[in-house]
Amino acid sequence: MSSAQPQSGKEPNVATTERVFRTEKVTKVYHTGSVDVHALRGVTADLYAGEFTVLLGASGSGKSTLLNILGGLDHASSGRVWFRDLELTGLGERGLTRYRRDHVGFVFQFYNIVPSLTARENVALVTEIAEDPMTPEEALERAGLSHRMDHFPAELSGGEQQRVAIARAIAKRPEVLLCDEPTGALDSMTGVQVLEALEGVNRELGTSTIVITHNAGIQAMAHRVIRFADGNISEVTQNETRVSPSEIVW
Ligand SMILES: Nc1ncnc2c1ncn2[C@@H]1O[C@H](COP(=O)(O)OP(=O)(O)OP(=O)(O)O)[C@@H](O)[C@H]1O
Repeated sequence: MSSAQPQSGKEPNVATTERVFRTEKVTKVYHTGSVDVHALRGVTADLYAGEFTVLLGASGSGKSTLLNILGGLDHASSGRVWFRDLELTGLGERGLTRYRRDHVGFVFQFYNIVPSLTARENVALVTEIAEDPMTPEEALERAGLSHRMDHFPAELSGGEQQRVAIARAIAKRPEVLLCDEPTGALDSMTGVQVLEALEGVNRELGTSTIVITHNAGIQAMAHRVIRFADGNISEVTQNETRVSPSEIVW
């Protein structure tokens, strides 16, 4: 498991070999009216347990489509997808719902937290129904928000609201954390705090973390970087060293 701690300066990357996801020739075609959109054109990929993986690529290249299929939010049109030994492409809706509930945390660009509930109450929505959750307090602390637990979303900055969303996503101790543009709506300072929260979760809990971003600077904190072009993977690279979020050039 990777546990290099990029606190300051460059830290060596530690390779892992245990796969958390595997995809084989995955395609996704959206039928919209008379037009077929080929969002994925045969993606074969390995994603590794415990890693912080960054997905980069032009708008429309298929990143979100793949993330949604990995997260059990959408179905592939063809090909196969495994989460460890569980073949997601063999599951029906009920199986996918159970898979998402048991194993996956999601963080999206817009935080989707409940405005009428405090940070603590937003996280408690999850901890009340999860099987072996951490307390809302622990989740918020891990997201760097212990000083704002009883604030309402309107009293929090965008970065703080996103960290409530991160606390909510990690509270059930998911094995994977899937993040679609988690800093897309944030300026550099609050964005860095969100990345620090994600990096801490990945390092301390070993949560396999996959982050889609348009900010190429963020790739420097990844163990592995997967580039997309035209519905396929164009390049996979491993960083020899990783930098801390505070050193990312925005
Ligand atoms: N629900 C949908 N119905 C029809 N077409 C879709 C749908 N979702 C995505 N697409 C199309 O599939 C292609 C891939 O989209 P996707 O969102 O996966 O790309 P992306 O790389 O994540 O882009 P972005 O960086 O802009 O989010 C695009 O052409 C997009 O317009």
